[in-house]
Amino acid sequence: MSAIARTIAVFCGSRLGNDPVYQQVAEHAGKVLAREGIRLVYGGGANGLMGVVADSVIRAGGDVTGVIPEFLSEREKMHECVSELIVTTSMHERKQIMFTRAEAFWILPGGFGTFDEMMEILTWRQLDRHDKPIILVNTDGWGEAVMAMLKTAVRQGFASEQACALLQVVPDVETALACSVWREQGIPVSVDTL
Ligand SMILES: Nc1ncnc2c1ncn2[C@@H]1O[C@H](COP(=O)(O)O)[C@@H](O)[C@H]1O
Repeated sequence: MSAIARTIAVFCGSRLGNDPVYQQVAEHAGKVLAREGIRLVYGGGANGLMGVVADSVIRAGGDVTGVIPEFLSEREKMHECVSELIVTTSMHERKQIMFTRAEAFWILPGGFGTFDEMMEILTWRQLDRHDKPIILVNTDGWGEAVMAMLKTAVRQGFASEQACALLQVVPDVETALACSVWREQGIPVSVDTL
């Protein structure tokens, strides 16, 4: 059986970026999640686009789980107003909790940390560790630049076309929602194999 995911992880920047369009997309993503009754799982910070998405969900009356390593609580300003805050001992624990809880992943613009999170979840899917949707909301060409890198790897014989297609690039949040279809009987995954 398949349905729209009930919990979605959003990966995005711990900075705001230099164009208001990034904040607008993050704000809209939060509103859509709250409107649809979908729980947000994210990195637990109050800064940057991460904070914008979380604030937007909270303002619209939705549920938010923040997952943040203790060592980042100052640097990324741990969010105090989320419905659930999980403080982990490491980045790896944070990623595993976010991975386990989420039924789909949305990627919004961000920096190197966002690239890391996106590539890890994509490569776990490439290795058949899960079959959850991974959706990049293309904003101001951010998604095209990512796709150019992945397609270069395909063109140079380092990755398959099929692996490249595991990342869905969509123009807006509404399309991301429509693509966030979760199969209840997906690949059973033990985090011990990640
Ligand atoms: N190496 C990393 N692995 C996982 N997550 C990371 C890593 N480095 C940073 N992060 C987190 O990603 C988000 C977004 O970071 P940006 O660099 O602003 O895109 C943030 O919570 C980092 O802690």
